[in-house]
Amino acid sequence: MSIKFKLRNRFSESLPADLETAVMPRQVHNAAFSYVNPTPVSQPQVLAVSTEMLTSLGLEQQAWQSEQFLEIFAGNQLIENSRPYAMCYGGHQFGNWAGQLGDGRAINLAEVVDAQGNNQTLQLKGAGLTPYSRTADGLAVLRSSVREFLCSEAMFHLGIPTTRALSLILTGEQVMRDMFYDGRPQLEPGAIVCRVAPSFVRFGSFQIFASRQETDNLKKLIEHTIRYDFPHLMLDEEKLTSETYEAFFDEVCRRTCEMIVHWMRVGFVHGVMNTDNMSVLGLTIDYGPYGWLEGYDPHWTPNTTDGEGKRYSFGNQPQIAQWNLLQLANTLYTVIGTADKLEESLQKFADLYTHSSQQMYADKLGIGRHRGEDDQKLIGDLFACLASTETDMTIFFRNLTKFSQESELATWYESVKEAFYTLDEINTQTKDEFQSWFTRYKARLQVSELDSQDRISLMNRTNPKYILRNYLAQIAIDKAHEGDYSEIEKLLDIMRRPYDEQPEHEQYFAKRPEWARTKAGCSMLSCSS
Ligand SMILES: Nc1ncnc2c1ncn2[C@@H]1O[C@H](COP(=O)(O)OP(=O)(O)OP(=O)(O)O)[C@@H](O)[C@H]1O
Ligand SMILES: [Mg+2]
Repeated sequence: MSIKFKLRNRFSESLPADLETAVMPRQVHNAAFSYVNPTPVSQPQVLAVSTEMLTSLGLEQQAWQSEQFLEIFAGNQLIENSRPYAMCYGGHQFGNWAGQLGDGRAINLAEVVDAQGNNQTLQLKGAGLTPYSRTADGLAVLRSSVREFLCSEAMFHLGIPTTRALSLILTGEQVMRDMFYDGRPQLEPGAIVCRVAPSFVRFGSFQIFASRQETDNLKKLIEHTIRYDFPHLMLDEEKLTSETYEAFFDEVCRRTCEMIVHWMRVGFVHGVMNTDNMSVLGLTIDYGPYGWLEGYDPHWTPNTTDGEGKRYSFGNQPQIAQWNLLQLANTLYTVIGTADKLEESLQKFADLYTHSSQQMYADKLGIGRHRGEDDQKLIGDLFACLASTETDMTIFFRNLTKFSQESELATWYESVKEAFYTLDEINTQTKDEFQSWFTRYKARLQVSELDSQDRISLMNRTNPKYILRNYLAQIAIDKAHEGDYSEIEKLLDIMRRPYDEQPEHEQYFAKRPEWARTKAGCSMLSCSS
């Protein structure tokens, strides 16, 4: 059995390559990417693979057990006839233009044709130095790689657009990290995730060209992206017009909006929504200091680097996405020359977000079609209640099906009480507000067009039972540090069916335990990874 792919190097063949080949960190002008090979590692070991990704890439289920798989996805051996490369991009970090960033530790192994005939790029994250590594080492550690691997697949199974993960490999190397930037660096095990996506082009990939007035390159990248990733927008095979560019931006806005509505639905906080971490395909990309809401709090961010400003907190995500889209619009404006349509698309983003999120919340409540202002208030008031006492968002919504239009009002507490972190507080201060909310909810359910069965089924498709809770990932990481990788496999398996009841895994449907409230890696994450 050998690992063979059909290669189709669209990106590297149609865009300009860096003429210099030195790996040394530097500014790379007039190029969309630099050829660079992964750095070999000493003692690689496969810790986990996504069997779905094996299938979708046309590999056999046992393929991961081969020496060749290990060597390729650890970066020790190249895929036959391939020429790996790192991509050049820039970005706005925390609202400020940061200049050239680029794949400082990601290396695209190859563009391949998958089992369905679609293009996929295979990319190693943590595979060594590239010309974009700046002052860093090009590596990734086990803890961050476990988080990236598991969350990519968990998001996919939740039905959320995302880059995927094929494999998680321990490199055998030790990597120095100052996890909390407190001057106490430690050696940690190194690891590499193989990510997969139709394209890894980011908003920042366009921005870098505009910032350098490399207009021809900017046009080439836009046209490449439209031709291969948005082919339905190509009306004329040969010539792309400003209208096509505008339609392209409009679609990026729409896809980004869709992604954010999903994040808000499941309580996902990306944590570092810089424009270099925004995929032009509207995929969730860069699983760094992300987190999952436990106690519902729109101001929460897991990213300690963002602790003060809370720019990337849960509730800010829609508005930050729009700000990022504005930066992309500014870039496209340099080749379109008029702003009207771009502005229109940005406004449409806001309208679409309002409209789609309203219906998404209505689905979470199982009330049927969103009926305007009254429903708006019902939803808003519920979130005010949830925020008034520490309430686990996932458990609350999942258990809300236990309360129906036929329920006695007083039973509301029994239905959802498992979601409350502090029962005393809810008894004394907040119960009345919840009770009056449930009175209105019951009345609303009575006039819904959904019958009980449809309602429950809709709610269970909208409100996941199992999410990759921060502390669950951390337990898997702690075990992995002791050489036990079984919990990674277990979580991967549970997260395959996040909307299903899995009675044997009921303990994974549980509030964050007290020990995890302040533990590093659970509620607080840095960008050190
Ligand atoms: N250990 C590292 N070595 C080299 N470059 C790094 C390292 N960590 C981050 N970078 C670079 O710093 C910039 C910002 O990092 P960020 O945390 O957004 O990305 P990342 O986690 O490395 O990767 P990605 O966005 O590809 O998932 C990127 O250019 C990234 O490649
Ligand atoms: Mg990044």
